[in-house]
Amino acid sequence: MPETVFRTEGITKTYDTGEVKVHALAGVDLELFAGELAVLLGPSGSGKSTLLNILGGLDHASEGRVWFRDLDLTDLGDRALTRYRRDHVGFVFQFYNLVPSLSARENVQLVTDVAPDPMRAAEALELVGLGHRLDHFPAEMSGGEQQRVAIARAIAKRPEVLLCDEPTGALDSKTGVQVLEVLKTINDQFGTSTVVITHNAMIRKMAHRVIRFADGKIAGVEVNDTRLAPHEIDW
Ligand SMILES: Nc1ncnc2c1ncn2[C@@H]1O[C@H](COP(=O)(O)OP(=O)(O)OP(=O)(O)O)[C@@H](O)[C@H]1O
Repeated sequence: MPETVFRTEGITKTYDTGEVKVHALAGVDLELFAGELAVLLGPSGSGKSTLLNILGGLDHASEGRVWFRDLDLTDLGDRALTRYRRDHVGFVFQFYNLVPSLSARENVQLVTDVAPDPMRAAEALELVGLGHRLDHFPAEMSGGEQQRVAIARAIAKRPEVLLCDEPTGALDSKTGVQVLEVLKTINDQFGTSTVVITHNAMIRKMAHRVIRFADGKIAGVEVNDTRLAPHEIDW
């Protein structure tokens, strides 16, 4: 049996905006396994980002419980959640959130300077195919290159889990493939448990498992017996 990395039990999330209550998550029971690459697929507003933010310790569920391995995240306070994120979680977002005034290497060093057992910034950038761009600034790089710097920054601390929210959402298909290839390489090489949120149904083909979301609930889970590498996917 594979080890469980995340487990959720009956989590809900309700946003109370005053006039209306939005039920972003309506009871989610989910297990994610060590070393797997899971794709979270579903229409806009179905609750994918809300779930990812709760798994990553950026937010709390309204009800239900969430574990990262043996650590119960449910009632952790801000300091403990910050420590959890720092020690275990790498995030990749749709927009790369790089510091414009810092080079690629310096952006990655922001993380490696405070992590307990980081790789060198240059090593992380080589892993994402940017060993030749160490001293370039974000404005001198394409969207796909900037996203790869963001991935280097996320993995340089050797996190156990990598949570990616629409990592190719702002990219054309060619650069999107390069970014997905990098995520696959990291998952293969380091066994980093990886969750990728997407609207793009084709991306499901690279996953070990596909979790379909609809209306704040899991609508189905599929296991891919045969996976495709991103460059083999017909976009
Ligand atoms: N901070 C918030 N305040 C109020 N409502 C919110 C907030 N964040 C999310 N929502 C609502 O919760 C629901 C789920 O949003 P969520 O971002 O999780 O969906 P999603 O599946 O990730 O969508 P997308 O693919 O468009 O990012 C939506 O109806 C959204 O409008």
